[in-house]
Formats: sequence, structure tokens, C-alpha cells
Amino acid sequence: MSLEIKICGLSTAETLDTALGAGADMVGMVFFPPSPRHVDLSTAGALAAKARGRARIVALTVDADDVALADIVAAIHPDMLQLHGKESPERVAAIRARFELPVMKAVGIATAADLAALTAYERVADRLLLDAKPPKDAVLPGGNGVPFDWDLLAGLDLSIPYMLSGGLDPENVREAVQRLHPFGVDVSSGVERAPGVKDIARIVAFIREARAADPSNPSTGGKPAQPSSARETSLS
Ligand SMILES: O=C(O)c1ccccc1NCC(=O)[C@H](O)[C@H](O)COP(=O)(O)O
Repeated sequence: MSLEIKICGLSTAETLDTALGAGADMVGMVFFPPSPRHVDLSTAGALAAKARGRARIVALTVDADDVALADIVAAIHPDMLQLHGKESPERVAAIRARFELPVMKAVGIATAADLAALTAYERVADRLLLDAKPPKDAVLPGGNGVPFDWDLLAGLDLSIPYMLSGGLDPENVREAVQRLHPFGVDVSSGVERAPGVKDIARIVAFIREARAADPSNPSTGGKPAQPSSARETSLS
């Protein structure tokens, strides 16, 4: 299974085209008004139409209720829902059942103690996104451009795939992939020239660097990225 690369927070046709053309496997759209990457439903619908069939469309929400989720699903028909708030495992399971879509749950990591939450979430989600816990003064629960100590993930053994996230960029993604062999990598700030302003050259560079480090590449060898007992999700 090759490394999955997600470019998150896309909000323009030009940068979406760049990500698709460079070979992104997943494209993320943020539905969270305080974010500089927030995209309205109409724009998101047009972007989703462009991405359909070329990459998996990920709708990112933060503690959204069913009405908001239903509006987003109707507008963009995402391939996956990314839940980036304080959603409980029970809420994750309920959303997955209600919308019959694969769900990726984001979990903030700052210390080893934060890994304890993974056990409950891996029972209900299809994927985990391991992101840096937001800094104390952060306005956003994600998209802060802050890495966490990757050594915390040494020996991590999950039953579902995880995407590494948090402060990745073209300069560090190769090391991250080679050290952790994650199922996927996710980036937002690291491919921007200003908050919410994606940079075409950095998108291309990130994808190129991540691909080059992909442990499933014949030229690099290394163990496959897929966990040994990954959940076969009927919905994904
Ligand atoms: O990107 C945002 O603005 C955002 C806002 C609120 C919740 C989550 C958000 N992003 C989630 C993502 O999946 C980001 O790609 C992830 O947090 C990594 O961000 P970065 O460290 O900037 O690469």
C-alpha cells in the first residue's frame, strides 16, 4: 500500500488543480468559519466536482452537529469525514452510522499520555489523524503548523491506519516518513505562504518529497505502510 498524501485546507481551483496534478491522494476542505481556510458550501461544491474521481475528498469539521454535517455531505458528497473537534468515540460512531461514510478522527498529541485516547477511537473510526495538540493560545484546533515529538509514536501498533499530521512541510516530510512509516501524511500550513494562502511550489515540493520517501516505493524498500490488521471498512 503506497503512502497516502493529503493536502488540507484547499479553497481555490488553482491550488486544488496543483494538488491533484501533483498526485495528492486526498484533498481536504475545512468547514470551520474561524479558520483562514474555511470554505463556503457553494465554493466547496465546485471544488469537489473538480476533484471527484481524482483524489479522495475529505470534509473537515469541528464538533459539527448533524444538520451542519448533512448540509456539507449534500453539498460536496465527500469520500471521508474528518472530525477535528472534541467528538467522543460514541459521537464518532454515531456520525459514521448516520452518514454511512468513512470517518477519520483527529487526535491531538503532545505527550505519551495523549496516546491513551487512541484505543477508544480506533474501535470506531476508519482512520486516525495524529496531529499536534494545539498550543495553549491557539485559536484553531488544527492547522497550527506545529509538529509534535514523533518519537512518541515509536512502536505504536494500531488496528487502523493513521495519518501523521502537524507541522509537516517539504523540508521535514521525508524524514517523518522514513522514521515512522505512517499510512499517510497530512499538511496544511507547511504548504502555505500565509495563513490560508496555499503555495503552488510548496504543494508540489511536499508531494514530491513525501513520494520520494515512501517506504513502499520499490526504490526505497522498507516495511509497507499498511498496519498488519487494518480494519477492512465496508464504507471506505
Ligand atoms: O486547517 C485548519 O485551518 C483547521 C482548522 C480547524 C481544525 C482543523 C484544521 N486543520 C486540520 C488538518 O487536517 C490540518 O491539516 C492539520 O491540523 C495539520 O495542520 P498543519 O500543522 O498546519 O499542517
